[in-house]
Amino acid sequence: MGAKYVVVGSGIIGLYTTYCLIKFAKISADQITVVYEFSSGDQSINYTSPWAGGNFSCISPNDPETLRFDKFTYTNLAKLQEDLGGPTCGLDYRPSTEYWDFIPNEAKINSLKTYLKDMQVIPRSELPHGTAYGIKFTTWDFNCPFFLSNLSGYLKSRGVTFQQKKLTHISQAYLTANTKAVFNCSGIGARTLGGVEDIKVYPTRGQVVVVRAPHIQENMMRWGEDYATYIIPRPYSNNELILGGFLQKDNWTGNTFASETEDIIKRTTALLPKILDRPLDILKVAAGLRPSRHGGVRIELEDAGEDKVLIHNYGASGYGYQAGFGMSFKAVQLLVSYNQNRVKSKL
Ligand SMILES: Cc1cc2nc3c(=O)[nH]c(=O)nc-3n(C[C@H](O)[C@H](O)[C@H](O)COP(=O)(O)OP(=O)(O)OC[C@H]3O[C@@H](n4cnc5c(N)ncnc54)[C@H](O)[C@@H]3O)c2cc1C
Repeated sequence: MGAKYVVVGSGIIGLYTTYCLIKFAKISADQITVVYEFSSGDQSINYTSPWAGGNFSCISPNDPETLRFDKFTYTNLAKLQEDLGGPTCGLDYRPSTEYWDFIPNEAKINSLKTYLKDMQVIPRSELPHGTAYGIKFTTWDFNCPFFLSNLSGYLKSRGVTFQQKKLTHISQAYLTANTKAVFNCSGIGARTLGGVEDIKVYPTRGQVVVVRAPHIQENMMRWGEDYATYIIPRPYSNNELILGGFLQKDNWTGNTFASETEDIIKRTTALLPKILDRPLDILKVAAGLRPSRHGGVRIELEDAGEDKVLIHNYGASGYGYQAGFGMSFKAVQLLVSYNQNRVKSKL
């Protein structure tokens, strides 16, 4: 079994990290083991990735590093899509419109202008009542559960080992004496996993309503000061449309609430009335915990002694799909630089 490189976590961050190890660091897939409590096909409130909408939007923070993670992800997803066999892997382009009740951060808009396909600022006269700014562009949409299944299937087909095992301490991830690097992609689990126990990690709970709506093939988002309303079509999903949502800090419940479902339907159908051109066909209501972190994501290398390293990559909050590829590229670069410096210091 290949355990020279161990990735803890089989959510989108663990899978992006594994892909980056193979693609960019040129690590042989048979030297990598992904260790996880939950993976594609499993459902738990402690496993966030299947519950995401998910798309690329303006939800992420505006600091320069996150802007770079977003840009890297947006511009590199086409290669990943190709490796997974094209759009039917559950990742495809769709049109998107985003509105704000306030003027959004200028650095963010300027950054988006450098790479988003078909980006247009909506003239003020065309903005819906109560909004102050709007853009249109072509975005990436993920059919999250299906995409996770296809990405993990691709990694397995390349020779990556997947091992189901709940860790109580990060030291257990050094599976053999030969394990050189562990990537900690444990999401919300980073708060309780022994040896990590990061108290800066907290949940931002969301609830979504999944409806069948073949007539809606576009995204629409509205950002308020204290709310977010969004509509996300899931590509190659038998016409699932995600209606959301909520951003509830420090709320740990996986329960769902009828009052929140009602509120989501009210807000999303006001934003895009044509949802109601067909009777509302509700398939499911679900809740998920975004793995947020005070101070932002943690992408950091720790020396674990005896030529071993621990590289953290977690805290992606509500933007793991849209920024996580860039985050994972950085995490893998930390390993590449560490190895290069070690070689130099031995010369
Ligand atoms: C309602 C909702 C909507 C969202 N919409 C979007 C969107 O549109 N776009 C977007 O980019 N993002 C979206 N997100 C955010 C996105 O889902 C997260 O950022 C992402 O899933 C985080 O991935 P992760 O791999 O860090 O965590 P997870 O998916 O939770 O994976 C963590 C992994 O670590 C493993 N693990 C943890 N602890 C242990 C342990 N002790 N032992 C072994 N294994 C362990 C788990 O089993 C799991 O495999 C949304 C989230 C929610 C809830």
